[in-house]
Amino acid sequence: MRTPIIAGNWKLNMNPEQTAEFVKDVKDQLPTDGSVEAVIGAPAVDLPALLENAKGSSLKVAAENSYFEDEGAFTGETSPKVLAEMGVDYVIIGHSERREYFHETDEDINKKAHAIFRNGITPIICCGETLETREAGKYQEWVEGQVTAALKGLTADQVSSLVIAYEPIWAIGTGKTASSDQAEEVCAIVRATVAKLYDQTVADKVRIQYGGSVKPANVKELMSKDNIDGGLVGGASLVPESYLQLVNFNK
Ligand SMILES: O=C[C@H](O)COP(=O)(O)O
Repeated sequence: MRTPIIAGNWKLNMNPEQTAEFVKDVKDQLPTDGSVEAVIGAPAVDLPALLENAKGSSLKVAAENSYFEDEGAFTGETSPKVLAEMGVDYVIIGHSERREYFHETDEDINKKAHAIFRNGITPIICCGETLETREAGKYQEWVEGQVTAALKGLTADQVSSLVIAYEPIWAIGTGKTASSDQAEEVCAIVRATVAKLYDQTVADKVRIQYGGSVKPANVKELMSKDNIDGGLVGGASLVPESYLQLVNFNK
């Protein structure tokens, strides 16, 4: 009942020309039967090229970040209102790179989630623990805490429609994938947290992605797990062939 969602996260890679080329390469080979939702998250400067070239295809577009105010004196920020006007479908928030390098707090992420919904877009909210937290055996409560903070004040309908990405930081860009059992264990904790905060109906609707060295070789195994509804993919989403294999994992 939950439509799988595979989202690329290009991070600070690709320019508008490369973006246009990429979309031209993949647009006719994306799933069209509604069995998988294919998304690309791109830097803000690439979004016009992504949106323009994705027209007429099933590709959905994500921004990699947005601010929690719609407008005003906030030099360098990206307005969720303008993203909505442009036709962006999703905004990735709370990525571990934003938390670590740009000092984003749980409170910022929660404010961003509210701002994104206020503008009619859907957030993809990231969570995940460091290696240190995992080795200390504290990852369950860590992730539960991040999810609880990010969802504060959101309605049941909003939470039913959003996406949560579990990305263990030790598996990002390291080639070290969490085993499918490790990924499933934490995705199940995320779902149980939503059930505790809302109810089982909401928890059954929320889509949960795993992210961290997802690639064509491991996507099927990960996607076979009960609580994993998709992937948030960095490196392997930058090459058209591998992106296509990921979004067509069920073929
Ligand atoms: O958002 C995507 C993640 O940070 C994973 O990146 P990766 O697939 O390169 O490990």
